[in-house]
Amino acid sequence: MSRWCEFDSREALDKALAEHLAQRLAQEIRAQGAASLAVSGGSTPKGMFAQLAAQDIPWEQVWVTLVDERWVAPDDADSNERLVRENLLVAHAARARFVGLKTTHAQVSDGLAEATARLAPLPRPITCVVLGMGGDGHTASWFPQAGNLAQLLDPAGKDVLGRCDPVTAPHERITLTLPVVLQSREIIVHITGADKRAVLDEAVDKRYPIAAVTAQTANPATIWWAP
Ligand SMILES: O=C1O[C@H](COP(=O)(O)O)[C@@H](O)[C@H](O)[C@H]1O
Repeated sequence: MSRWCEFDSREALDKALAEHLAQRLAQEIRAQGAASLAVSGGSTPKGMFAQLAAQDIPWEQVWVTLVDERWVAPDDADSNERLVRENLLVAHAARARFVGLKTTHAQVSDGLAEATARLAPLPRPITCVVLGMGGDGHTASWFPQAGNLAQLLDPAGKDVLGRCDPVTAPHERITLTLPVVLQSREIIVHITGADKRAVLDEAVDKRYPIAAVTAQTANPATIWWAP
């Protein structure tokens, strides 16, 4: 089951999580010569990204990618790549190697092979995967209403990436699959607010996709939370 790391404020959470990630990445670089980090988009990680970008570690040895991406142009306001470029890949972290998931293909299904090939040089298992969660219990781009949810969440699946039509949210998505997340060295769920805590508390009963991570015991996740 998951372990909780709770903080009094979002600022304290952002700082502590950024310091933790920097330590883990630096430790992996010392041990393996390189490290990898998969981050989520949305609104939650912005403050943490600023704190992480200010950490002085050997970023040249760090590969950064996305847990999921909305199928919009990389300069679109809804692009997770844009969020990461503007908030994480700055200051010290500007030296990191970034792998975006959006290709020039019109549809995700046509871009999956290219995006998967882009990820090939990333050190695997991924050193740290930082997941977010929506109020509907989705994490990564594993949306409750997606027609192919079982395929994305198949622990024995062989695909690194999959497509998702969220149905209840805009934009077609590309997303890491559950096995890739579960194979990572460390899984972090980064959420804020009482509402999201309540969603997580009932995730198993309501069969929300986040439960595929928080209820499994093979590679227990840590939930980093502040009100
Ligand atoms: O659409 C997405 O939403 C989730 C949650 O975002 P938030 O705004 O509630 O923090 C995010 O984890 C995911 O990466 C993103 O594509």
